[in-house]
Amino acid sequence: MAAATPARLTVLSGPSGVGKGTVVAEVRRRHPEVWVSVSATTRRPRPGEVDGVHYHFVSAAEFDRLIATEGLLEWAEYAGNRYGTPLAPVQAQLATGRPALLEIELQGARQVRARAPEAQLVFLAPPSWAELVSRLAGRGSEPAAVQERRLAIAQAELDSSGEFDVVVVNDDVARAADELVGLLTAPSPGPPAGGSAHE
Ligand SMILES: Nc1nc2c(ncn2[C@@H]2O[C@H](COP(=O)(O)OP(=O)(O)O)[C@@H](O)[C@H]2O)c(=O)[nH]1
Ligand SMILES: Nc1ncnc2c1ncn2[C@@H]1O[C@H](COP(=O)(O)OP(=O)(O)O)[C@@H](O)[C@H]1O
Repeated sequence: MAAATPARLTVLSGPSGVGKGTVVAEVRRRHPEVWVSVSATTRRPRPGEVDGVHYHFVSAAEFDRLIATEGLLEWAEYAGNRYGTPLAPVQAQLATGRPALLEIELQGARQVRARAPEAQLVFLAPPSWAELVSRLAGRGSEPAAVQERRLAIAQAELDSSGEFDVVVVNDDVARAADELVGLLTAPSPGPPAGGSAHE
């Protein structure tokens, strides 16, 4: 692809309610310099969510336009809404030589793998199924029917963890955040001979 290998792109995935948002927020609290992509979504904002900070909240028509203009690195439909990663900001960040972090679901992680094989895929796993159920319910941000839908998807997502380069167990937020920071800044294992170029 590009002549010089850009800085590392890391994808964090994991089932709804496992604590992705919480762990990423902890990473940013400790390391404000860590760059995290802001996704576009057709989902409605939850109370307290700020447009342009948590997501770019867009209409279905605007999302269609982003797809049509190839403005998204990846996108997926999840539990009845669409979510996608704006491409240009990720390219701009990687061009600075600093890492970029995406927090996205499984179908999107697979698209990133296909499009950018050098990306590092990290799966955030719950300590147990019971703990996942209790975290999702405890967050209280979705009605029971939506929680059920997310848990059904979560089961399939847990089954996919073997596709990821690294599994981080979110037993403790601070510990998981530390592990993620280490992964973001760890040197890429490939390609051969120092990895300065793909040809
Ligand atoms: N493919 C893809 N998934 C995304 C993107 N942004 C967020 N997601 C995922 O969409 C799912 C639902 O997100 P959200 O509605 O915010 O719920 P929450 O993550 O459970 O708080 C989560 O698994 C997110 O990781 C994106 O840009 N692309
Ligand atoms: N390590 C942890 N231990 C206990 N509770 C956690 C932990 N990580 C996250 N939580 C809680 O679990 C719930 C879901 O976390 P959230 O970050 O919203 O998940 P996700 O972004 O993966 O959907 C929240 O109420 C959060 O406070």
